[in-house]
Amino acid sequence: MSTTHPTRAPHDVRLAASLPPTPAPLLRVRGLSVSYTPPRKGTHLGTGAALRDADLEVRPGEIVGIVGETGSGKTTLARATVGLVAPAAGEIEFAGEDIGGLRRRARRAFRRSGQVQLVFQDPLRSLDPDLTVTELVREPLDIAGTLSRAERGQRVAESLRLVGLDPEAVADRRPRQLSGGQRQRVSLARAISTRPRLLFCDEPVSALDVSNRNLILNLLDQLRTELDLAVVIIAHDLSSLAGIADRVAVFYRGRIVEQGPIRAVLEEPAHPYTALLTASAPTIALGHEDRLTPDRLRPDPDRPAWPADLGCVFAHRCPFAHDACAEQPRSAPLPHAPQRQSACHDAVVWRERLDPPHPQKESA
Ligand SMILES: Nc1ncnc2c1ncn2[C@@H]1O[C@H](COP(=O)(O)OP(=O)(O)OP(=O)(O)O)[C@@H](O)[C@H]1O
Repeated sequence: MSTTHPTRAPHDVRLAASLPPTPAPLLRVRGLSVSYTPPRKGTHLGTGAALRDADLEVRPGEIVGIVGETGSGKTTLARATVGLVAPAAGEIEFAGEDIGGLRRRARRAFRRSGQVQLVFQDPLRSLDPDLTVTELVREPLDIAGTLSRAERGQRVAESLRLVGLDPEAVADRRPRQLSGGQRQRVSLARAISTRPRLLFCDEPVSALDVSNRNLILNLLDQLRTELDLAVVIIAHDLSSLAGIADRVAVFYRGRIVEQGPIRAVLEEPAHPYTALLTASAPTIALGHEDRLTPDRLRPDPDRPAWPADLGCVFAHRCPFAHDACAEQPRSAPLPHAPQRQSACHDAVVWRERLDPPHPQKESA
C-alpha cells in the first residue's frame, strides 16, 4: 500500500508552486563564440577566439556582474550583444528576437534603436571632447530618430536629472569641464536617453575614487528600479560587484567558467578559478567552512608544466588538474543547485582534494 498522500504534491513541486514565476530572460546567449581574426582553413573560429561557447541569461530588472582578468572576453560579449561585432557561432536572443543572426544592415538598425546600450570604460576617452553635455546626451536620440526635437530636449533634461545632474548647470559644459564622477553620470545619461531595456557598463567605476564608486554603483541600482532596466556590470574584481549584483558570471581566457547567484558563488565557489579570486580578496570571501587561501589553490611547483592550450582553460594553473582535464569541460548546472553552473569536471568534488593549510606559509 502506498504511504504517499494522494492529494499532496512532492515538496519541491509545492515549493516551486509557491515561488513567484521567473520572468522570461530579456537576453539569452547560447554557445556564443566571437573571433576578431579570420577563421583558419577547416575551422569555424579564428586563431585565439576572444570568446568561446558562452551561455548567459539576463532577466528584466536584474543586475548581472561579469568578472575576469584583462583579455578574458568580457567586453567582447557586450560588443556582440550590442551588435558591434558579429558572432562566429552561437545565438543571441534579445526580448525573444534573434539578434545574433542579423545581417549587417539589420544589425546596425538594431544598434541604432538603442534598446541595448553600452557604457564604455573611460568617459574621458569615450565622450567626444568637442560636444556639450546636451549634445552628448541627445546624440543617441538623434541617431534613433524616433522623437521630435522638443521631445528629445525634454528627454535629455529628464535623463540628466535621473543621473543626479542639474540640466541647467551642466547643459553647456564639455567633458573636460566636469569632474570624473560627473563625466561618468553624463555617460550614463547618454546611455539611458533611449530608454534601453538592457545596459552594459564596462568597468563603470574603475576610473573613480572610492566615494564616487559607491555613488555610481548606487545610481545603477536606482536606475534599474526606476527604469525597469537590466544591467550587466563588467568588472576586473569581484569586490565592486559584491554589494550590488544579483548574479555573477566569471570569465577566464574567453570562457565563462562559473555563474550563479552572487552570494552562493562567493560563499562556495564551484570552480577553482573563482575560489582563487575570492581567496585573493578575503574581504569578500563569505565561506566559513574552510579558509581558502591562494597558497592552497596553486599547483604543486614540482608538478610537470601543463601546456596552456591543452584542454580546460584553467588546467595549467589548477592544482586539481588530472587526465580528464585534457578536454575542456562544458558548463553544466551543479547537481545540488541547478541555478548555478560551473565548467569544471570536478565542480562539486575539488574541495575534497584540497591540501591542508600550510601554517608556516599562512602566517608568513
Ligand atoms: N578589436 C579587436 N581586434 C582584435 N582583437 C581584439 C579586439 N578587441 C579585443 N580583442 C582581443 O580579444 C580578447 C578579449 O578581449 P576583451 O576586450 O573582450 O577582454 P576583456 O575581458 O574585456 O578585457 P579588459 O578587462 O582589458 O577590457 C583579448 O585577447 C583582446 O586582445
